[in-house]
Amino acid sequence: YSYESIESIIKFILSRTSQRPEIGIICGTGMGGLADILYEKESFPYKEIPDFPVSTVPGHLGFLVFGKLNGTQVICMQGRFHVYEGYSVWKCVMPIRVMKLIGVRVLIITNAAGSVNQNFSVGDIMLIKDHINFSGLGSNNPLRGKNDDRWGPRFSPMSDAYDLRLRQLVRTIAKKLDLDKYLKEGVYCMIGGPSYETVSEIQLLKLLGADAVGMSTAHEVIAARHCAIRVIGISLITNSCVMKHDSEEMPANHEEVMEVGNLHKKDLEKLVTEIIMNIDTV
Ligand SMILES: O=P(O)(O)O[C@@H]1C[C@H](O)[C@@H](CO)O1
Ligand code: HPA
Repeated sequence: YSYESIESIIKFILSRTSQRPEIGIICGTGMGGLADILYEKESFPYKEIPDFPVSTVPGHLGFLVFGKLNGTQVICMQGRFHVYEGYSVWKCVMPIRVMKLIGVRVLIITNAAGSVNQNFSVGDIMLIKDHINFSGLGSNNPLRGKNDDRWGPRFSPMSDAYDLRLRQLVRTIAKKLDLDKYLKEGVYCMIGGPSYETVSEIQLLKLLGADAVGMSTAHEVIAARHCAIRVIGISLITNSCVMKHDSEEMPANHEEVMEVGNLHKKDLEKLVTEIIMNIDTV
């Protein structure tokens, strides 16, 4: 997508809504309900937006939702794009550039993830402090190809990707909401999927310093930081990864991931609502 093609998508969308949100949300698997906390909603099915990819994964509805929360305008992706769906990585992140041109300054990226850190429990919320872009360390980076300086620089730093001040805000809010016992902080590792990891792969990721593993987010964060959007990353721990060979533990499965997402969506909704209400203060 050229800058101009994103501009024409923007024209299509903005001629159909008067809302101009500065805060974006990407809903992880089973977390589409986050859009339900908005009022004065205006929803655009992805399939009706010119040149937009469509969601193909259960637990990802496929709507771009505009709405308000306590007077603050928000745009929400109810459904994201994964590389394993067959989309190129640059295509997966195009909605982030759409959000940028709409005026988004802060993006709250959520995902479902398996825990690698054995101190984490299913239902915990992991505030992402850093990521390992396993599939991107080679050349599967969304910024690969000719750089358009209107988005950002050719070489984009990532050492401060997960905004320190926003993380402090999330910690404070979790405490206030009595969610701090579930709040963990750690490193998210993105793998390509769609197969889950072998036991040896999980052991490897643990050695590398990963606390949780999933199939999204890192490419989105790269695209967001490239165009100077500040990022909050939140993983819901939906399953514990099997760490030992010949174990009787239940293997990872998407049904469990969706179910746990659904079970804990209220905690996430409370957290995200409060974050949005306080975001201007940092
Ligand atoms: O979109 P997210 O990262 O929340 O979804 C995770 C990763 C896979 O898409 C799926 C596996 O169950 O859940
Ligand atoms: N591995 C990879 N992706 C995931 C997992 C997992 O265990 N759980 C949810 N998404």
